[in-house]
Amino acid sequence: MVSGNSLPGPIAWPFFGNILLVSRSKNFYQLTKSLQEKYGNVYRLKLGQLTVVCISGHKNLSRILVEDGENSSQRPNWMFCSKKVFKEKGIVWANGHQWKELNKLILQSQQTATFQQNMQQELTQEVNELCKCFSPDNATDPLDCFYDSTLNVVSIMVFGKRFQYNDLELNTLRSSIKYIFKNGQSLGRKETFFSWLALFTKSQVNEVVGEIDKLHGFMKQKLENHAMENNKKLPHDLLAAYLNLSESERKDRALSEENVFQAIVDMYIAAYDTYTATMIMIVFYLLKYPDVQRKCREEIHKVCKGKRPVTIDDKDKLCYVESTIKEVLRIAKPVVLAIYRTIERSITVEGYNIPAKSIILFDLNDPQIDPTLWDNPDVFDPDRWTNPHKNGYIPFGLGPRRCVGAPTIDLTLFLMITNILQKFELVPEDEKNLPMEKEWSGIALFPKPFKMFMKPVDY
Ligand code: HEM
Repeated sequence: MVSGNSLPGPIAWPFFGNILLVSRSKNFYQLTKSLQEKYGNVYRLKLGQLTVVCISGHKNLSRILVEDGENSSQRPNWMFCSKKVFKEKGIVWANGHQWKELNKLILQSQQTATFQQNMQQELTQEVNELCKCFSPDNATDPLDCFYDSTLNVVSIMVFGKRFQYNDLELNTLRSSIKYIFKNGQSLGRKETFFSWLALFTKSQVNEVVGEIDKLHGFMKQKLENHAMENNKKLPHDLLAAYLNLSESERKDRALSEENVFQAIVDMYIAAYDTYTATMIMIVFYLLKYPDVQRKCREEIHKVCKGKRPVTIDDKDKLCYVESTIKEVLRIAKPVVLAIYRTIERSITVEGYNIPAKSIILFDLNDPQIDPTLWDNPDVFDPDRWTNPHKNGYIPFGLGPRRCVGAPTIDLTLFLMITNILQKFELVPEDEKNLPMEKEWSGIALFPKPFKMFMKPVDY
């Protein structure tokens, strides 16, 4: 058996390790793919003081993330941002009891019928407002509007309401989340790799912490407003579900206000690029494949007769739209890497020993394009979903630490895309300029910038 120290990987230079290799590559995910080709499904990257183990392969992922899920569901919460920026609060960097309780609360809050009804009602409004950002005559870059829309999707989940795009509260939220997103990510901060740098960057870090504190104040206000309005019988968002907990449940430190507020900040951060990239990617494929777009719209018009908005009850009837969304999530891989994980006990993968406490990066995309699991995996083909696929489709991750927003995202993507397509034809500004190459944002893959028109359709 080969031990963790002797994992294969690119030559690591003294002091820097592979930092230069990583910082020179424009697309980190592409780099991990080329390293996988060279070194196999298990290799290491040395990033300054940090060693990251990269693992790919459907069988490896199933075994480690599902069969050994308890062991591999930990986050390395000693990393710089977890300790100094997020101060071990919230869900993303939590482990053990704190993670379990927050995960349960967030998942349960999405399971009520009132949550779904409210989501549907607010999203109908959201789609109407989003479509006003576009015009039939002037081509618009969808990116900024879609980022705002993502903030609203999370706002509906946590506060039960969307914001108007010019609302001052949305402005606060937008600027703080953007700032934290840019300056509070482990991979983006050099202190993650060279801890001594923290001696020189204290004031920058304090600014990020200040933005987080500002958001906690915002959440506190929202919670107080909710406590006055809350109808206990019909909780339709996360804050209402929190208020509905018994007093003894809320005395548990895992569910302290600070932890819940930070979990909400985590949800905004976790959704910011992932949800926006997914929406943009679906729109991009609908522009690239106008026949698919047309077939989706025909199905919607057939089921809803073009008159009433598409609702949750139509989900089972709009199979082609559902298949199209799934196929984009499979092939276009907006979110390809899991958030850093660690393991409590050492594991053996393909003959290599990975010691306990290693920092591990799992490649979630590999199984989605694995030729042993999919026929012609590189072909965009919504029709492949007429036969259900169980294995290999993991856009939200795998095992206990799977995306906690997944149950709702499925629904929101469906409601947003169908209600847009029902009323508008999406037309690219330049159909010849829709390249398939993707851009790496640091978290997700986006299509290259494009502009589009939305032309009203008559039923
Ligand atoms: C289509 C959009 C999205 C995709 C593709 C996506 C995907 C993912 C993935 C792959 C992970 C990492 C899981 C792991 O470590 O294995 C994750 C984690 C997470 N996602 Fe999402 N996500 C999306 C949207 C959202 C939204 C809208 C929310 C807001 C509720 C959200 C909240 C989270 C949180 C809080 C985590 C961390 C969970 C934990 O540590 O237990 N995500 N997501």
